[in-house]
Amino acid sequence: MEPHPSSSQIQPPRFLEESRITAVSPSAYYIADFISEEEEKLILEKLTHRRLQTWPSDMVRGDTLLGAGPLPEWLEQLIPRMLSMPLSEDEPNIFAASPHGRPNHVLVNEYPPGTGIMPHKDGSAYYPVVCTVSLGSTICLNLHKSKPDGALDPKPVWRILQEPRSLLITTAELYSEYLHGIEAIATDMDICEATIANWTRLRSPLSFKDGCHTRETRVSLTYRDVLKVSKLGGKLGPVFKRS
Ligand SMILES: O=C(O)CCC(=O)C(=O)O
Ligand SMILES: [Fe+2]
Repeated sequence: MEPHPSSSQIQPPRFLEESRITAVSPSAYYIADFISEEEEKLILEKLTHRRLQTWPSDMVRGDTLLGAGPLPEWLEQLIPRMLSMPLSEDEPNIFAASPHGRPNHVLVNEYPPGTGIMPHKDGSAYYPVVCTVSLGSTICLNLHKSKPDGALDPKPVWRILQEPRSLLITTAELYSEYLHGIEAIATDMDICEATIANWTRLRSPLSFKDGCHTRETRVSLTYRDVLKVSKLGGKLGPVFKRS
């Protein structure tokens, strides 16, 4: 057996429930080997170090997708896999109840060591299911609660470690009630069973046995369903922004 599954050996869980992060409520799922090393390499080759990209296009007025143009094949190919995992007997997949029945938008973010993203909520433009595929490096995602006065509680409620090639799915109140962020640091510290919510679902918990992880550049693909799609546009190519 190879240390990592090849593309033909990638097998998403039969039911998503098997991948639930039980320490996090209400609902988050973590699949360590969602894509193969081969697929990871191919996708990274398609991305030429633009920090932020949106596919198939940017949004207008902050919440509307211009035409539901097709996604490029290298992003599209992962969608059937995301939709192949029934949540339960009566819920065929995580996007079954979303307006378009599938993600229609992918945000690509690049995080060189030392960079992160401030704690935030994703807002009302999307259906509240977020599928994040991580490439290139492990990184720690922090989930925060707002304090009663609305201020951010800087101490995260949960920390989720995202290994390369993993899929993290967050849903429901995790989307609406909590903030998520990534610290702008080069080394994630204090990584252990007691502090990492998805510890038992990690591919390689042993690789973090000294409690720290020095980051390399991590790229994330965030798949979501944008609720509003305008009929205009659609023929536009991807829009690139400098961040
Ligand atoms: O890269 C990630 O895992 C998070 C990205 C994110 O939260 C966002 O773009 O809204
Ligand atoms: Fe976000």
